[in-house]
Amino acid sequence: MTPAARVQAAIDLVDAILGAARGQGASADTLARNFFRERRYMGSGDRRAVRDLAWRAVRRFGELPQNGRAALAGLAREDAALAELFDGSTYGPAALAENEPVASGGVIPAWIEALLPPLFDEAEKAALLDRAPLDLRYDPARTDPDALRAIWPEIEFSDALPRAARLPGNTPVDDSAPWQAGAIDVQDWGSQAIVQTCLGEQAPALVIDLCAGAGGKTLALSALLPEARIIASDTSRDRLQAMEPRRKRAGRDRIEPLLLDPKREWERLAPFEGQADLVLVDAPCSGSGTWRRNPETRWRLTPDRLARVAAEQARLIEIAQRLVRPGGALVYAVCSLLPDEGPRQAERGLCDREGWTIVNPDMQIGRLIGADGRLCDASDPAPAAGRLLTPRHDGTDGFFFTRARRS
Ligand SMILES: C[S@@+](CC[C@H](N)C(=O)[O-])C[C@H]1O[C@@H](n2cnc3c(N)ncnc32)[C@H](O)[C@@H]1O
Repeated sequence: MTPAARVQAAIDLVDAILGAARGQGASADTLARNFFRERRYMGSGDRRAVRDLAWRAVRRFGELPQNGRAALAGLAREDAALAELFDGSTYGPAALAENEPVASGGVIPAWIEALLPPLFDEAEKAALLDRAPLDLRYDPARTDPDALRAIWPEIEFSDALPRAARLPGNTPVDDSAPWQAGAIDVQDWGSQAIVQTCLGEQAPALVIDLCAGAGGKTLALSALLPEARIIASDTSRDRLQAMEPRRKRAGRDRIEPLLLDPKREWERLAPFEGQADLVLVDAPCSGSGTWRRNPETRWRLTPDRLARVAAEQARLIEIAQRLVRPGGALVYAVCSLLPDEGPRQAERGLCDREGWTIVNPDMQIGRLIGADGRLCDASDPAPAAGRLLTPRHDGTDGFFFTRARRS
């Protein structure tokens, strides 16, 4: 393909991503897979170039561009070499016209930017759309840093998290021996910090991972607490089924999947009322902390959806509270940076609720914030609502999490 033809292909791919964002259709990753499957004539270099260009456009503009061409034209305004490829050649895009629509503005939709906590300066905002590295969690019973370094000399290890390793984004790991042996799993360091927060002074015997999904945190919990019985519940049959091969590969047979009926979760959870030593609520959320991986999701969020998801989070905290035994703990987490989903949920559900106390374990990662999203320091009279991780400060996806104890 000519460089100009690659630009036209990127325009077509961005058009597909925009269409899906407007209609709540398939994810950008799925669309890209289908797009390239239907264009077998593209070589691997072409595919990489087209994907990179399309993703550059998706990352660059916070407000939904009018169409793919407007998005790429917006990039071309800032990149003279790209502008030259709008040359009207056979498979390339038509020359840019003076009055055609061109995407502009910042990287974050204005209405979401207004909701970000006060600590978000320009550098923090820009980092939300950076490219993410490939984070791994390794199982020390099956491998160690030296063995991993022998395969990937560029691998880094975290000082704050005991089993966390990092490779450059897009490093293929699926065919590697540690992967085949179940010795590594892909997991953002932020998710690993949440799992670390689940560990209290005593090892819990009964753990309920209320929103277990495909089991990312369930498996990490099970690796740290091999003796614990872990109930992995979720309302999505597909996600729970996706956990099965991962659970088998890691050899975790103390995990019990439990499919819940949406809005009638209690029917299946009632037998555990007041029994759990630990309940993890890794709640459904806006995903505003994961734009590095799914930048198009910021075009899908609306004030209505945000309000609905926040109401669901509050409801899930209440369900979780009924499951925790006296003296047990609840960990609440969201991959969101918005106070309505994080610290305000913690304040309403856990700080202001009799019989519950927030206890934020010391960690070398993240920052403690109050209910209003402001950073807390030692002189603060009010207790912190929880811990915030950000791509800029912590090199992780954005997360809020907190741990509360039931008296
Ligand atoms: C952030 S994801 C969980 C990710 C998962 N814990 C992990 O580490 O991979 C949120 C999950 O909540 C589930 N969910 C949504 N509503 C729920 C409900 N009412 N009860 C239980 N799970 C629910 C979704 O299906 C989704 O899998």
